[in-house]
Amino acid sequence: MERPHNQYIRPLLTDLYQITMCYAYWKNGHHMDHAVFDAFFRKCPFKGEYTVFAGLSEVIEFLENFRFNQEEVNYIRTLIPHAESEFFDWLLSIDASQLKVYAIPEGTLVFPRINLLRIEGPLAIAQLCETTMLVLCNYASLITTNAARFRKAAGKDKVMLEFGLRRAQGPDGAMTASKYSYLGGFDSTSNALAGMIYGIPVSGTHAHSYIASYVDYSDFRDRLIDGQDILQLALDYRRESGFTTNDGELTAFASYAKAFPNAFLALVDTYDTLGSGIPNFLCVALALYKIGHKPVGIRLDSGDLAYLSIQARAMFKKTSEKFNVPFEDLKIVASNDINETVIHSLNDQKHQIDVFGVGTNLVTCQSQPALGMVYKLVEIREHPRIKLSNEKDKITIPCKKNAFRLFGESGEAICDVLMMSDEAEPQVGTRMLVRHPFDERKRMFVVPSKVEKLHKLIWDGRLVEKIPSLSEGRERLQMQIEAMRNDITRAINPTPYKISLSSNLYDYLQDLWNREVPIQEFR
Ligand SMILES: Nc1ncnc2c1ncn2[C@@H]1O[C@H](COP(=O)(O)OP(=O)(O)OP(=O)(O)O)[C@@H](O)[C@H]1O
Ligand SMILES: O=P(O)(O)OC[C@H]1O[C@H](OP(=O)(O)OP(=O)(O)O)[C@H](O)[C@@H]1O
Ligand SMILES: O=C(O)c1cccnc1
Ligand SMILES: [Mg+2]
Repeated sequence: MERPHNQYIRPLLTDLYQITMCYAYWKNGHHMDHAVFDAFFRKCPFKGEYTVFAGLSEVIEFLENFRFNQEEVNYIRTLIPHAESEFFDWLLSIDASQLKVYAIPEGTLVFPRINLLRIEGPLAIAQLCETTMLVLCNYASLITTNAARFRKAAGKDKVMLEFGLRRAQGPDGAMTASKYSYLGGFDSTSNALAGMIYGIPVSGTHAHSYIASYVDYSDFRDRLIDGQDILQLALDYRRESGFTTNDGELTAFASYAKAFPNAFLALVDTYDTLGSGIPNFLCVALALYKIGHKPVGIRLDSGDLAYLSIQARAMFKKTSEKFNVPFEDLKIVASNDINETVIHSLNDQKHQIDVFGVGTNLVTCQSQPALGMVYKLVEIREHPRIKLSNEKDKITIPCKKNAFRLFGESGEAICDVLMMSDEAEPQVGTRMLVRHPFDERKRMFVVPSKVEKLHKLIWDGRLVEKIPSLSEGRERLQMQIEAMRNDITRAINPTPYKISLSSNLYDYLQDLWNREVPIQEFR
């Protein structure tokens, strides 16, 4: 599928300070100096110990379209009117053809401090990528991680529907949410535009307004499905079963069944879920089945979802037995403010839900609305750079680095290790010393049974690597989550995954730290 072009993905989608720094680099003759930047985050979201990297397809779109047009340059001129006019000529001339980008594939489980992107090239151009690349990867990775957590909570046999469009953070947030919820493991979206543009499955049910739009039987005139009166048949079943239900609701269900005889799924909580909605659904379902179509199921959208799903399943079973129809496995969809904790709680209550519809808490990432991915200079003119901080977590790891995932005999990942780019790569079967980045007492020997190089050169002035499709990334992610130790991926108090440095990089970091921090003198 051709990649869609989002009109916002362009170099002017940046903070002013990137442009002012760019001018200062240019003014001082440093704009073409060779620089290396890393994009990484410091803490996993949702009190978790894993994150899923995403946003790469937009990063590529950004690089492919990295050019300022005349209108944009004219506008920038109004922001820094004192700048020399040759600077604006230079801005008009630049593109991403001198950049190299190394990236971890989209849909990979990633951990704090591992550089997800390594950007190399002229200082001013690589600097100009900071904000745009971060905005493209931060929310995409956050929502993918959130979706993966919802999927893990529900279990792989459940169907997960993303319903977030109406509650998302603007149209752009909604499109990103739909796309990356799918990468994270959702099965479909209700967002029709996302379906068309990203080629992801679209599905849905109906709303309360449809039910409320039918007042009584007279609102449903042409009642025949395959020549049989669906409403009359449903009324016959209602009489036989002794139900007293809402007439408008029964009529609405019957009319919906006429429109979708092979996809009849009813929203049952408009008036009284157990007293009217489910009985009405069963009457129309029996009528439809008699005509020759298999009904699909119900949606619960309020109340105690565990209790109601268990009751609904029991009513399906009873109807199956009484009328000798295969209704036991009809689908139960649940929605209404579902979050990860609610899913875990529903699991504890042995719910009977087959399908979760999740909107607000998925797309707004309610329990943590931002991922703190950052973009830091790690090398300039071949000099490694460090950014120090009182908080150890905020210290950047210098040098142009490669990252490797080391696996043990059991097939599980042991740790990720960052190494200087000119070091020999870890070898299968060869013992290597790895160190905690900042705690000198924490070190270990690893003899890897498998070594995975995490970065790929994806951009070398142009796209040089085939980027996996969303579905490929989605499958790969689920395989990785299954293969990862459960103590790392569990929801409550997970264990941190080990991130380490090669011995050489560790020593270099300490050395640079000592060199860069002046020793204070006290008298
Ligand atoms: N059995 C359950 N265990 C834990 N949480 C549940 C259970 N059933 C529903 N929930 C959650 O409890 C919350 C119920 O919210 P609320 O009380 O606003 O809904 P409601 O009154 O049933 O529905 P509405 O206000 O939409 O008519 C939702 O977040 C829902 O997902
Ligand atoms: O609850 P969410 O996870 O966001 O899922 C999407 C919600 O959107 C719809 O509600 P609607 O907008 O019709 O309002 P409602 O809450 O009154 O049903 C739907 O019925 C769900 O309840
Ligand atoms: O299709 C649905 O049931 C749906 C779609 C969007 C929001 N809530 C529900
Ligand atoms: Mg609701």
